[in-house]
Amino acid sequence: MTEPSTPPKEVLRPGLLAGTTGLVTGAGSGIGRAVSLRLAALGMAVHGTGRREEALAGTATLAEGLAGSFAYTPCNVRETDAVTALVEQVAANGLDLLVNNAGGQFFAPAAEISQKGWNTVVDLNLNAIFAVTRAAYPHLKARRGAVVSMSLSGVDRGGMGFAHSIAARAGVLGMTRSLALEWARDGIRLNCIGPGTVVTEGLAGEAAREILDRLVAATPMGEPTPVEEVAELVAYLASPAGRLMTGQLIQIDGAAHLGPGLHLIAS
Ligand SMILES: CCCCCCC/C=C/C(=O)SCCNC(=O)CCNC(=O)[C@H](O)C(C)(C)COP(=O)(O)OP(=O)(O)OC[C@H]1O[C@@H](n2cnc3c(N)ncnc32)[C@H](O)[C@@H]1OP(=O)(O)O
Ligand SMILES: NC(=O)C1=CN([C@@H]2O[C@H](COP(=O)(O)OP(=O)(O)OC[C@H]3O[C@@H](n4cnc5c(N)ncnc54)[C@H](OP(=O)(O)O)[C@@H]3O)[C@@H](O)[C@H]2O)C=CC1
Repeated sequence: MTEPSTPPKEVLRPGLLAGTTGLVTGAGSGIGRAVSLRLAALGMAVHGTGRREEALAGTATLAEGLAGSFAYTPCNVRETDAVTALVEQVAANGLDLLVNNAGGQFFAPAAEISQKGWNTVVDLNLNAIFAVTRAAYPHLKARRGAVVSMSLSGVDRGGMGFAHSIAARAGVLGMTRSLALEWARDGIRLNCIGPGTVVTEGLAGEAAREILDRLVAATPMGEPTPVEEVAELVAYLASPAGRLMTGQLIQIDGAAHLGPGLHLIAS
């Protein structure tokens, strides 16, 4: 079954995030789009980024009429100077939330990953996250804000065919826990979310569909993670209810991290 068993529920109260500002990377599609729309629906002024302007414009169209707002600036997060300048621009009037969502990888056994392929995935999924988070630090400190970084279910146990991505995201988890300590007295909270299989355009195409079906079948609860449920969790972490949540990896995956996990792609 690749569809959720029940419609996703919105449980947070309207207006919860009114008066707050957030930056979401990878906001033009999939999880990043759903997160941006939910945050804006709860009243946040959201700024999104990603490389494709038309994808970001699509999110902006969907955000029309929501309680908050969605503005965007195209940017490649792997270009450190450009993305650092973007953080400065977006945060000029305050920043309450940073969502490090842009990411991705290709599936390949480690012996087939070139050095450039490794570096590309580590740049996208680790180095860019450090650059953006460091640039956001003074602004988050001023507002006692939060950082949520999108990770992977099972990141703490490894995954065949994902050595580059797991290494990068395990690095992000280590960074998250270290900064949760360093920045605790600044009131900044940092957490990682580990979604299970999420049906997004990143998993589109016939070959991906076959992998998707096998991943879902191997998920103990037998269903994928809806983007809306990831978005609700991000909003919770951004809200006062998440006040003491920091340094966590929260896996929203139907127990996928306890099942066969990513390994089965390699079999
Ligand atoms: C039970 C648990 C369930 C959890 C499920 C988790 C599943 C996760 C799903 C997702 O994350 S989907 C959402 C994200 N979307 C994607 O992952 C797709 C996006 N991927 C990419 O854009 C690329 O893979 C990229 C490498 C991250 C970036 O591509 P870019 O265009 O910037 O680089 P390239 O110039 O194309 O390549 C750079 C380098 O990498 C080598 N390479 C690329 N693909 C492969 C491959 N399939 N196999 C081996 N090597 C590859 C490429 O050859 C280049 O290196 P050189 O050849 O020049 O040495
Ligand atoms: N789908 C899944 O099953 C799972 C996904 N994840 C993770 O969740 C996150 C979102 O994935 P998902 O929504 O599924 O996938 P998508 O491919 O739909 O989203 C990835 C987003 O990242 C953006 N992005 C990629 N590279 C860059 C870059 N260099 N600079 C700026 N933006 C970039 C893309 O925008 P653009 O192309 O316009 O740059 C895109 O909007 C990723 O980190 C993914 O690995 C984690 C677990 C499971």
